[in-house]
Amino acid sequence: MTLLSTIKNGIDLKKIPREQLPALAREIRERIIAVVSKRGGHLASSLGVVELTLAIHYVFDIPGDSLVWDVGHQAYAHKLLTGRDAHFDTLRTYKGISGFTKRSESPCDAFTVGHSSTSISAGLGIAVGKKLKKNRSKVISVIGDGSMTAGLAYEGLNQAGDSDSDLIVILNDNDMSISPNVGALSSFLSRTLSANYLQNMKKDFGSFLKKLPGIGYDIYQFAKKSENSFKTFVTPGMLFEAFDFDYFGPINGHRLNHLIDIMENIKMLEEPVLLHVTTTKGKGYSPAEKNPVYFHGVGAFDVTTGNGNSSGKKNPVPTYTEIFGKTITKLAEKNEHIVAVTAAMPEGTGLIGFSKKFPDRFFDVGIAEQHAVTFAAGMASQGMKPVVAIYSTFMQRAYDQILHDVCIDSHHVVFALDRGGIVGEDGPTHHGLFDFAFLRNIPNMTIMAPKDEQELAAMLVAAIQHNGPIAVRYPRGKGVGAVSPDSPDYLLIDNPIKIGKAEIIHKRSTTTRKTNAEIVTQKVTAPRKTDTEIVSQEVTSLEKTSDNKLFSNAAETGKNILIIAAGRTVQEGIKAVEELEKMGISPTLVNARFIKPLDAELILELAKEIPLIITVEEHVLDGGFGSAVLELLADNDATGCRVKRIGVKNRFVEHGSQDILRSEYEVDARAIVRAAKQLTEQIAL
Ligand SMILES: Cc1ncc(C[n+]2csc(CCOP(=O)(O)OP(=O)(O)O)c2C)c(N)n1
Ligand SMILES: CC(=O)[C@@H](O)[C@H](O)COP(=O)(O)O
Ligand SMILES: [Mg+2]
Repeated sequence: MTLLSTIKNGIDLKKIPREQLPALAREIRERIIAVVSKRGGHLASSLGVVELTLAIHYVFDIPGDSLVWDVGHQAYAHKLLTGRDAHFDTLRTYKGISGFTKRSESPCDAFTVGHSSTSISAGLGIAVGKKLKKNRSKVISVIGDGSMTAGLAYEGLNQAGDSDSDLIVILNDNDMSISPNVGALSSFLSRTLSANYLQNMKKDFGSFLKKLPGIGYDIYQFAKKSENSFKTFVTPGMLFEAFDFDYFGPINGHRLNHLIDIMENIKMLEEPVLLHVTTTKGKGYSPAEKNPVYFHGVGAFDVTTGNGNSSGKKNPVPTYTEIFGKTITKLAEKNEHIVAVTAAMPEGTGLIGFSKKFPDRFFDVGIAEQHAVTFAAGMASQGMKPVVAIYSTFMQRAYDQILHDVCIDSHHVVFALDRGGIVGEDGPTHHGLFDFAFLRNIPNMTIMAPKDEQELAAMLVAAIQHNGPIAVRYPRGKGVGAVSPDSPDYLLIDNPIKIGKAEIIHKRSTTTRKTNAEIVTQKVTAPRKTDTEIVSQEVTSLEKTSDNKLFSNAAETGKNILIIAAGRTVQEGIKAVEELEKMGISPTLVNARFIKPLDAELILELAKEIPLIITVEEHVLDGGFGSAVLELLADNDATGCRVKRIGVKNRFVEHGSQDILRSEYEVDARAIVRAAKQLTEQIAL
């Protein structure tokens, strides 16, 4: 029997003598490594906070006291200590344990998170809510040093420090974001105040003070006398004390006894407190300690070697991300105005190669998406061609900056929206399912979505040639094998994408027209809509005169379907075409290419000929690509059409594998086939 198996909650944990906690920490690490090596997940961050998590649950009474994790990707130990050990093997699987904290999963998850830097604001809100309800329980927000590079964190600190809220903020400082942390704050936080550094600082500071007329000498005397306050004065505490927090630290975040003792003391205070702990990302698993970047978000791996299961195999099909990175780097070789901006995700966005080749034209701004966009607009105003590579979901943060700082003046900024559509295991906080909607309503914006990785390269060429705001949205994961990044010509775009132009991928087989005299008798059985009785209906359609043309066309077009797909769903369309033709249905498949501006001319022309239309997108239906097509048809009085939209019905998509989710949320080829059958059966009635 393991110690962990005896723990269902904090009460069970508190029964364990302190001296056994290191053993429990070992068990927790083993459990996390075992499950993540199979399921994948955020290993390094979770391993780094095992002792911190134990100390928090040992000292505080969770869920009575509220614990808010920032991002929530480091909360695996928290989940194991709060009754989820038995199900932990389902981590990040469909209908299994989420990879982030989630209120609906446990009362111990005080806040649903996934996007960074929300924990202080949420924690403050919880603290104020408790206070107003005379609830004196504690609130603890745990935030990483990377998450402290987002402005939102300071908005929370600013209000918290000014309120007498009973909020404890624990800064988990491992000097790492996903990659090594960036920005002035990072160097400030991680500055090691060596003795001689302090000595010199004191000397310089002292001589500076003495020169100040009048007051300077007194401060010097004061500073000289209180050595401690001098140290505190120049340590990171200075930053947080400026926000009126009581600052404690930095202390070693792996020394359990020390952590517990200091938390017991802090628990007695009733004002904003910041505890600064330093930890090692990946602690306790040497491959992760050595390479915390790789083990930040990792796929399945071999525990003994740390090698990913797919490592070593030459991956013939590149990811969209790899094609983006290679293409933009190649384009930048020929165009010195191209600059690249990432918000703390150089690896995830594929910009490492660019950063090595063009270090002066590469900018990692930290977890600061809003700043990234306005910073890019500033560069664009000077004639640079910024490419802002931010995951679709994180770009949601910068909506106003896109509208206000880029689009009003129509600055030429290229938005590379990676992880567009269903991303899979990261779940509802990470799917990129809203970007068509939040972008297409902005004047001057152009939105493209490639059918495959080769077209992504072509679209990037068009985006750089374009003049004005333009977004290319592409999915997480591998391409379809349309191109190998090693093939020299994958960038020689023989058919450059023309802005606003779609592409017919598959034309319906032209059936011989029925002669006018021909009588077509169809026996149709269709379930009545109102009651379950099956009604068989004999339909006699007669081609008599041109005024029956529509009807006879209807009979003929009853078998013709127009499928207009956006982005990777074109691949679903290609699969559906094959299926439909076996069923005697004649589909025409269009690759929309543009969400905005739509290829109005082509769509309207085809809609006249084929009034049964299916739009397809990996996006919520409200306000997405299908909505844009409906608006186009309505605005052009194409009222004779029947349209079915394939997309995510307006709800959040849970976590799970991409394939399972695409099927469960009906954005796959089978959904297209179902819609086509419905349309052709309806028309036959
Ligand atoms: C708004 C937002 N942008 C980007 C991310 C992607 N992201 C997830 S964790 C992370 C780094 C967080 O670093 P830190 O807070 O130091 O946590 P650690 O992993 O070091 O424990 C980033 C950039 C995110 N979750 N939310
Ligand atoms: C926790 C977080 O937000 C990131 O680590 C994110 O999970 C990365 O996603 P990808 O794995 O798609 O790069
Ligand atoms: Mg960190």
